[in-house]
Amino acid sequence: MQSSLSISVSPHTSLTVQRSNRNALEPLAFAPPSKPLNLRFCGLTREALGFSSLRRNSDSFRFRLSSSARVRRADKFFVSASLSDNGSPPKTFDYDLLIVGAGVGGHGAALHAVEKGLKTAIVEGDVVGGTCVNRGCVPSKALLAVSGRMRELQNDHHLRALGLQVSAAGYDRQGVADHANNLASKIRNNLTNSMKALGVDILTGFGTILGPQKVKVGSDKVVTAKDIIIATGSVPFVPKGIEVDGKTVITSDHALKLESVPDWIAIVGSGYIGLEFSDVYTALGSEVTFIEALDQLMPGFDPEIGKLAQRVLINPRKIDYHTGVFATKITPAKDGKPVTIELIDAKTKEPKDTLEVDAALIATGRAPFTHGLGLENINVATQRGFVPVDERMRVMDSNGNLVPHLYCIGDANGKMMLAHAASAQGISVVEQVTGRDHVLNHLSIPAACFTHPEISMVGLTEPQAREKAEKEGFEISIAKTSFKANTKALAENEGEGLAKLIYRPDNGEILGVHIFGLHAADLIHEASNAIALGTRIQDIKLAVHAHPTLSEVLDELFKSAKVKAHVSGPVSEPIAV
Ligand SMILES: Cc1cc2nc3c(=O)[nH]c(=O)nc-3n(C[C@H](O)[C@H](O)[C@H](O)COP(=O)(O)OP(=O)(O)OC[C@H]3O[C@@H](n4cnc5c(N)ncnc54)[C@H](O)[C@@H]3O)c2cc1C
Ligand SMILES: NC(=O)c1ccc[n+]([C@@H]2O[C@H](COP(=O)([O-])OP(=O)(O)OC[C@H]3O[C@@H](n4cnc5c(N)ncnc54)[C@H](O)[C@@H]3O)[C@@H](O)[C@H]2O)c1
Repeated sequence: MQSSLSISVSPHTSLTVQRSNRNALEPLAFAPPSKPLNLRFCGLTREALGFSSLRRNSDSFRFRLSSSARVRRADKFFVSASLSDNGSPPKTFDYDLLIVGAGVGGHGAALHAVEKGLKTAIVEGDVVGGTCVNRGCVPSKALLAVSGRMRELQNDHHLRALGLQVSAAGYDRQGVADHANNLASKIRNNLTNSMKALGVDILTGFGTILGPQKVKVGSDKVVTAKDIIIATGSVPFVPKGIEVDGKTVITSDHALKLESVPDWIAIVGSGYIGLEFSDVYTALGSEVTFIEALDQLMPGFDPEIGKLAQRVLINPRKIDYHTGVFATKITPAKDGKPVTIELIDAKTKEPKDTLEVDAALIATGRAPFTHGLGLENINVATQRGFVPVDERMRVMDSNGNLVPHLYCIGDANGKMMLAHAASAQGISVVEQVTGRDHVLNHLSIPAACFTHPEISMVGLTEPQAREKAEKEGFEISIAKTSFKANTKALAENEGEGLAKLIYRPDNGEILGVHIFGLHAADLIHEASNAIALGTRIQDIKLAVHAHPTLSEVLDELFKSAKVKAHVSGPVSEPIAV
């Protein structure tokens, strides 16, 4: 229904829509206040126009205008209103918990919900497993497993040191691609079967939130649930001006299929995806050119670890780079012409260079996938596409109020775009809806980059720790150990590596741990568990590690820290054996 209504705007503060004709918008607009209305102004939602705080009385609506509101005194709007039962919360529910999105976040939440006795359903609009299983962690680690072996087999110096002789190593591109694809299928089946076996209902179709505790699945099925978790994940972010053709200008979605191994590939962005793919491509014979907007490669890592990573993972390989530049325009290869990349200086915005390469991989981050989710039906406005949540993953509406019974986990909330973070957030939400308050400590969540060797980290980087220490008035200390002093690493002829601990010398609190070296991704968990459990260095340094293992790198690290406090944890009674 559409009607022109008179509008008065008191500049910068409020806007009133006055009913000029008693029939206008009847019976929709002046329904009882318990019936929520969907109002649109010339087709736009009030959130999009910057109107908030709807107040209704019998003849008018009143909105508060935010500072960004796009409205002037003389503006005329066609106002349409719709009213449905969608807005009122149902009294009984089909499920205790409904999860929208069956990626790793949704899967983790579903399994924990069933364990807690909740009747659970999960909605998936594409394939179970989401990004991680189908287009992320899983196939990329399959490719990295190949690149690790290729590197080793091609490293004559390393092999000779071990007394090995291997004739020339080669690979079959399709065979490598099949390995990645087969692994993704296998894990996808495992995930699906684990949910089916536990009694999670898998509902196939795109999920749209219709109103409180109510979701439409596909075109017509409506499902109600006491609690709802949004777990809709993310998609590759491609900056404006970059044309992706899926063949010569690609994102990770395409690269993981390994349809070709270009002779020369530019990788735009030197974060996780860029770095991992540089490891794969160079092992398979490509030359790589990094294009990074910030002043250094791998800007997200602790700077000292970043420098070491550059010395080992970049400089000796067939990789060159341009830092401090944006790729503003990328045109795919066509009619025998190569891919062209226009670079501008990131600070001055002046044109800097034009590159011609065989292919370009765009690895400039990920964008939340929240489009079409129906958030406007519950008065939630996304922030750059991300769903706003508090520290308990509870969704907040446009007025900053919590939306009852609605949570968002994983890449869609943008807190930490990692598979295990999504899953941990899901478990945390289930704990809350089953009556146990739980706040996930994101500083205890580890991250790893699966290059050869690997990089891993948990907690703060050194600059972040220094900033916090200055603000809060405490001191920090740094301890380091080298893989060169570790027997197992030397036995493997893999002594290149460093572990770094950032801590408080006054009380032994672990602020951050960063590792570069063989199996760094596995080694980080002793540190992340210690942070999660609040274990202090003076306690953990008494723990015993098997010899000879790589885990002794961390043992040495904790032992080398100089903490002023004495043993602070409970000491268990020795067991008589
Ligand atoms: C190349 C690459 C490598 C990666 N490697 C790692 C790694 O090694 N380790 C790591 O921790 N992380 C890694 N990540 C990141 C990781 O994949 C993500 O953090 C993780 O997948 C996020 O999980 P999620 O459940 O939030 O979302 P997703 O996995 O994206 O799942 C969301 C699901 O929701 C579905 N969906 C979306 N909207 C709707 C809707 N309205 N209705 C129904 N269904 C919907 C989608 O189809 C999808 O299946 C990698 C990412 C990439 C791209
Ligand atoms: N091993 C893992 O855990 C793993 C692996 C892959 C991806 N991921 C996740 O996937 C997400 C996406 O990864 P990613 O590597 O795409 O993002 P990222 O945020 O890690 O890195 C993106 C990089 O691109 C640069 N950049 C952005 N726009 C640019 C432009 N126009 N020109 C040049 N440089 C530009 C940024 O400065 C940044 O260094 C990450 O958040 C990560 O958590 C994790």
